[in-house]
Amino acid sequence: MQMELHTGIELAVDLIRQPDRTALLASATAHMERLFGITRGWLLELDASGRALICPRLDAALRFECDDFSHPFSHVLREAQPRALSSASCARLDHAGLTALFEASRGADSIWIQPLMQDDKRTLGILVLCGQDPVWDAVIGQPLFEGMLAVLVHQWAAHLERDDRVWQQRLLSRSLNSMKDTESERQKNALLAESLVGPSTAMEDLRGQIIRAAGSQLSVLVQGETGCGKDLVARGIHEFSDRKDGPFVVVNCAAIPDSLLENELFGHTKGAFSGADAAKEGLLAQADGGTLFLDEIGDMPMALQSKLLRVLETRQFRPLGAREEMHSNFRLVAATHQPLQIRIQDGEFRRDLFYRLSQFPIRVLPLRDRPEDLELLCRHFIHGFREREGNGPLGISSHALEYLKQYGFPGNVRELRNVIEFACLQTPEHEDIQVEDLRLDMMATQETAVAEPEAGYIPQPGVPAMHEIDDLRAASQAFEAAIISARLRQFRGNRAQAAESLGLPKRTLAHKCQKFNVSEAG
Ligand SMILES: Nc1ncnc2c1ncn2[C@@H]1O[C@H](COP(=O)(O)OP(=O)(O)OP(=O)(O)O)[C@@H](O)[C@H]1O
Repeated sequence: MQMELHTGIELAVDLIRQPDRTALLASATAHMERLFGITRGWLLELDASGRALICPRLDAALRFECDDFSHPFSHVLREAQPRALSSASCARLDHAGLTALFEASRGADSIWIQPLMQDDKRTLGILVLCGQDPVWDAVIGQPLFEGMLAVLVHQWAAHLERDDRVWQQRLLSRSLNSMKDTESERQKNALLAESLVGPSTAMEDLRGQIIRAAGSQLSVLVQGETGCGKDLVARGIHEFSDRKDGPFVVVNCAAIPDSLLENELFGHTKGAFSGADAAKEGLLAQADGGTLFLDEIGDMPMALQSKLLRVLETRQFRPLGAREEMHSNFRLVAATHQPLQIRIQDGEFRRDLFYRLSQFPIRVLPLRDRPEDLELLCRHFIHGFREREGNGPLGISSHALEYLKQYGFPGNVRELRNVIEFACLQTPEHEDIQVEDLRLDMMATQETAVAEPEAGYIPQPGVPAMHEIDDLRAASQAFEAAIISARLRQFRGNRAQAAESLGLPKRTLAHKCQKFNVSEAG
C-alpha cells in the first residue's frame, strides 16, 4: 500500500511536470506500459476540427474520422462507454487504421477502448490499451490506474485550455496588428488625398497602390495619359517611403537631348572629353539613398536603355572617363504616357528593360474615366488659386460642373487645372464660376485638328497629305512640329503658354522645338 502510494505520487508529479500536451500523452502511455502489464498504450486526441481522432505516436496520416462507423472508436465516442475487442473481431472490421494500430501493438490479441472526457463531459479523446490475454477489469479497476487517469484527464484539459488561451491571444494580436495596418494605411491614404485629389474608387485604389509600392524597394513603372498625375504618383511613392529624407531626383528623358542624357545620368571625370574642365556628378550618383524618377522613359534612346538595364541590375555604373565603377543605392520610379508595348513591337524600346522597370506597375486612369473626381478637383484648384492670389471665386456652379462633365479632357487634370485657373480670373470675387467663364474651345480645336488633318487645319508646309504618307514616324513628327509651330505663333513665341495649351511640360516642349528645329517665332 505504502509502495503504491509512493508510485502514485511519483506518477502524478511526473504527469504534472510535462510541459505540453504531446509530452503529457507520451509520458502517460509510457507509464501505462510500464505499470499495468499491457503491450502497448495509445492516446488518440481529437483534432482541431473535432471531427477526427489522431494518433500522435503513429504515422501522422493515421486519422480516424468520428463519423466513420467502420472502426470501433466512433461507436465508443457516440456511446460514451468503454468496450473491449478481440484481435479477431478487429481483423473482421478490415479497417486500415485499426490494422496499423494493432500491428504496432507488440503481439496484442485484445484491446480496451475507453473514451476520455472532462468533468463537463467534453470529449478529449480515447485511450486504447493493448494486451495479451488481459483481464481488462483487473487492469482498469486498480486504484493506481484510476488515479492516474484522473490526473491525466485533468492535465490534458488544462493544457488544452492554456493552448486555447495562447491561440486566442495570438489571434487577437494578429487581428490587432491587421487593424493597426489598416488604420495606418487609411491615415496615409487620407494624407495623400490632400495632394492627389479624387474621391473615386479608382483614385482610392491608386493611393493604396502608391502606399504599398512605397513600402517596397521594387522598381515602379507609372503609365497613363499626359497630365493625369504620373508625376504626383512618383512623388507620393518617394514621400511615403523610408527614403523620404533622401533626394528625389527627377530626369525628364524627353527634355534632355539624346547626346546629353547619358552624361547627365552618369556624370564624367575632369578631362573626360574636351571641354570637361571639371568633374560632374551624374544624376544616378545624386540619387544615392533616395529615389530616381525617370519621366518620359519611353523617349530614352536605345543605346542608353541597355546601359540603364545594366545599372538597374547591379546599381553599379561608370562615369565617363572614370576607371572605377561607382555604386548608387537609389530606388527607381519611371513614367511614360507612351504605349510602351507598341514601342517594344516597333523595336524602339527594350522588352527586358520594360520588365525590369515594371516590377510594380501602376496605371493612372484618364480624367474622363473618373468623372466623380471633377468636383473635388475643381474645388482643389480654386482653393489653390485663392491661396496663391489672395482672392478668387468661392466655388463653381452646378451648371458649370455639369458642362465640364460633358467634356473629354484630352489633357486630363493639367488641362482641367488650366481651365479652372483661367475661369478664376474671369469670375468676380466671392462668386461661383459659371459656364460662360469656362474656355474649353482651345483644346477642342486641337482635337478637331488631330481628327481631321485633311480638312486643311494644318497650315504648315512639310506635312504630307494623308494619301502621300509613306513614313508614319516622319509624318507624325512633321505633324507635331506643325502644331507646335502654330501654337507658338498663336502665343507670340511664349513657350510656357504654348506648352500649357498643349498639355506638355515646358521642358518637353523645349526639347521638341530643338528636335524638330522649330523656332520661338513658330
Ligand atoms: N489627382 C490630382 N489631384 C491634384 N492635382 C492633380 C491630380 N492629378 C494631376 N494633378 C495636377 O495636374 C498637373 C499635371 O499632373 P502631372 O504633372 O503629375 O501629370 P503627368 O501625368 O506627370 O503629366 P506628363 O505626362 O505631361 O508628364 C499638375 O499640376 C498636378 O499637380
